[in-house]
Amino acid sequence: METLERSEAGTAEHNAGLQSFVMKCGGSTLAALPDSFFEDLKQLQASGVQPVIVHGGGPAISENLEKLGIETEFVNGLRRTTEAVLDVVEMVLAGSINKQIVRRIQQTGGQALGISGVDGGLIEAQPVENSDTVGWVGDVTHVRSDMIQGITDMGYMPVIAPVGVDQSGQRYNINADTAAGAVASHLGTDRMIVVTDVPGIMKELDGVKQVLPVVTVQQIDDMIQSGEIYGGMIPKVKAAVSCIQGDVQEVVIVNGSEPRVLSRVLQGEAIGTRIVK
Ligand SMILES: Nc1ncnc2c1ncn2[C@@H]1O[C@H](COP(=O)(O)OP(=O)(O)O)[C@@H](O)[C@H]1O
Ligand SMILES: CC(=O)N[C@@H](CCC(=O)OP(=O)(O)O)C(=O)O
Repeated sequence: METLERSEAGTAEHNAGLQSFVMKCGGSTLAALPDSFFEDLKQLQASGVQPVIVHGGGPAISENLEKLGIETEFVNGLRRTTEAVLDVVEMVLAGSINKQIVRRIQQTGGQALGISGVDGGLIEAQPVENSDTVGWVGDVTHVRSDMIQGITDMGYMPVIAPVGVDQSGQRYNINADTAAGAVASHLGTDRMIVVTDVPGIMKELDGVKQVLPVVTVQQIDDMIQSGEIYGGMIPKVKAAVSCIQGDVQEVVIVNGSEPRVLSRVLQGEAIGTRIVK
């Protein structure tokens, strides 16, 4: 344990001089991401930026469960996960989706290495509080940031599937927004970029739905209470709030089909919604 803590302290120092960011890519948008999105990612990597990717894949999991005749349902945004569901979650996230992203990055000439949270004990998890209801769903207790740094040091972008593991070897299904937030917090990156299928957090103002350029934690709480933030946006804002309470300075929610969206966020352009301290 002492060795691990020492090596992780080294990681934080190592990160200090380099621009890195965690990007969460949602299943809602993965198939629709244009080649230019991956081209942008490759150019960032070539310019010395270190992207760390955590991906979802909710729609593909549901599709595969349906094909297999396994029923599925969500409880407060979390998939009820039985042993049979867990098999499909791991197959889809750590298998097809993870490799699809790695291939797309490699097609542009970028360097990517796919890994799930189980490999090397990268994402350590424990049962969520309401595991009686949702089954094998996990909360993150630790992330091996030294492993992520090792992969980036070798010149690869880590592409992480949100499956966690505990000390006994039990696997857990982890919401991808939650996993990405935990990775950003443990790495101590300045920024997390959440790529999804909407242009940011929307609110109806004067009868017109508009993207909010900046939101505070208080506004988020109010919008959840009023029902203006619902469904898949809830785990995103919750992960964002938990990140910015630590070292992460801002979380930006953007639409993946906007041209060069990642570079534009990194250059400080006002695009999407910024969640700030
Ligand atoms: N206030 C809001 N602004 C924008 N989208 C919202 C809001 N509240 C809920 N949503 C929903 O959140 C969805 C994004 O979450 P989700 O479908 O889980 O995406 P992903 O697969 O990228 O994680 C949007 O498509 C939209 O339906
Ligand atoms: C516990 C839980 O709900 N896990 C999610 C993991 C995938 C995910 O979060 O994917 P998106 O980012 O595309 O929504 C699930 O089973 O769908």
